[in-house]
Amino acid sequence: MTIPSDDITPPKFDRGALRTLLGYARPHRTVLLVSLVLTLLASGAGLAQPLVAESVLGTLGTDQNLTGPLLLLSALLLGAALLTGINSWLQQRTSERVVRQVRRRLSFALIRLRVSEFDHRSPGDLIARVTSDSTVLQSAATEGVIMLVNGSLTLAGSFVLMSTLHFGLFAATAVVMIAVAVVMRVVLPRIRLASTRAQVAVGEIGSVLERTLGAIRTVKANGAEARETEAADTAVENAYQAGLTGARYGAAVSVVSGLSVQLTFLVVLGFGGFLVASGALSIASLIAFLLYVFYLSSPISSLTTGLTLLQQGLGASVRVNEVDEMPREEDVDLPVAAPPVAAPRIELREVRFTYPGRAPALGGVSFEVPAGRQTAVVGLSGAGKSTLFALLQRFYEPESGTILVDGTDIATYSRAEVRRRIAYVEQDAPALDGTIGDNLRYAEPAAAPDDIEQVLRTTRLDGLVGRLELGLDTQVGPRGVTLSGGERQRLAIARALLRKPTVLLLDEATAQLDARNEQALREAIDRASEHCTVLVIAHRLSTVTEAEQIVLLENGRVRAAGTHATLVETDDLYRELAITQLLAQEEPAGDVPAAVS
Ligand SMILES: Nc1ncnc2c1ncn2[C@@H]1O[C@H](COP(=O)(O)OP(=O)(O)OP(=O)(O)O)[C@@H](O)[C@H]1O
Repeated sequence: MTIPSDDITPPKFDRGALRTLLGYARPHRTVLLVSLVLTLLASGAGLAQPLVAESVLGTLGTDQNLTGPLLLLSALLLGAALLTGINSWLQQRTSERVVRQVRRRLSFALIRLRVSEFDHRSPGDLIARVTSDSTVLQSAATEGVIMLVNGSLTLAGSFVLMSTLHFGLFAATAVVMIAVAVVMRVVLPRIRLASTRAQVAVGEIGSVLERTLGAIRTVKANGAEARETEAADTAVENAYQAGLTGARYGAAVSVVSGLSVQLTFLVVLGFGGFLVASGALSIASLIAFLLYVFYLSSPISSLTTGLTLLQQGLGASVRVNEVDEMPREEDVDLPVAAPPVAAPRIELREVRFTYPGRAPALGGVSFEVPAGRQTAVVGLSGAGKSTLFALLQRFYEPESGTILVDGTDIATYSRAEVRRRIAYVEQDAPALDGTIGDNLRYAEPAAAPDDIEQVLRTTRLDGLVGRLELGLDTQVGPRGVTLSGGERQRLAIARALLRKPTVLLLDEATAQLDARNEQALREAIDRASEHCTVLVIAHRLSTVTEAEQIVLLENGRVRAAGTHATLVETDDLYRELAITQLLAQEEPAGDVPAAVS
């Protein structure tokens, strides 16, 4: 959601946003109703005070006993204070519950957003919606609504009582109030606009910082601290300016609501004084009316604050709603049956896929991955290899064509099922903040210690873990920053192997390993592929020369497929790749070139 800074047109009233806002209050309607009743009682107690005061004043100079009315007045004051306290607790608790509900819902939604959403959305802004916008919503959906209803009802009650005291004075009061309402109608939408801008700017701060802190080493290595600080400052300044505009309008609201009472007081004093002088009104009634006029300040401020909170909440509600409307993977929570133990055959038929606004990444890819074998996918950078894996994980859906696992289209499986069947080690293999053990057991929390030891040995992580003082309980830091690139890769592979998968997708899995560890890992993958269909993407052909099948992708199409030996002989591009990686000689001699590792 972007609101251009030069757009000064206040947004139109958004019924959908209001409905959503009230929707957050709905589950708490009973407590809110109780709170409203308490508020009204407190306000009623306040409202009755001038009447009681009038009767106290009326008895002055007479021989009537003052004790009763004074006691009543004290009880009203005490009762009102007590009700206000209880009420404040109820409202605060409800607003905390509202914000909890919003944050839970948003967190749930964000974690399930489609991968494609993260291609164009900033995680920083998304996080700000959970942390910051929800707070704005919190006050609007509870305090705001109650203040609005309470303010309106109390104001209406005051008007009724005032009109019965003296209709002429009430009419004068009403004229001032109508003028106030007109001013508010102009100011309130601007408060909403300013509040929305402030929230958008807070989201920008989140985006800038997330971008910078997520790549802090690159930022420092490039000496970009000053530039990034400037970017953060711009976002902070935008938030400040929007906040200032909001504060200006907020101040205008309080001036108007304060002036409205003072103005009414002057009008009533002038007109009422004239009525008293002409004998048309008693002095006690004028004083009571004036007390009502002062009492109006409370419902007026309640009403204006309620309306202000509501306007701010409406802006936040739009940003929160947007998250609800972003496309989600709805099927990741479905129960998953244990996958079959036999390694399946995978077949791609005319698979096409295009990222929005790009040339086709896959332009009709067809090949077969035999069950329980290793197939390697190779090709120049940008050929579409990772995209193929993304489709196999159902991160994206093919435009056309099908991907079959043992003859069944994976589109007919839930995503939960596809991902349970197909283990995937992504290209950068990030580790999650937590311990090495947490990372290993990430997909298999109940993994047996023996199995953990086994995968550690397989991936040669046993040495590392053995040397660490805390062993598996060693923290890896955010994104696994305290591990080396190769260790992170092996950890990711160990995590995948711990699930005992029947299909294993390794994207550049061995790129960061040294020759010794690469060899060990090759053996591990070889062992895994005894029970597993393995599909591996490799830039270094040395890691795939032994694969039963190598598929060479070029510009999103299968250019050739076969063994290393046949491809070196039959395909120019493959031979070129092999030569540059010292895996073939300049002239194909028919001999199988020796692998370097
Ligand atoms: N999320 C994305 N949004 C838009 N375009 C993308 C996205 N991911 C990849 N691409 C584009 O799609 C094409 C294929 O990319 P892909 O990552 O599949 O290639 P690759 O063969 O895996 O490359 P590499 O070996 O360099 O990882 C490239 O042109 C790339 O720029």
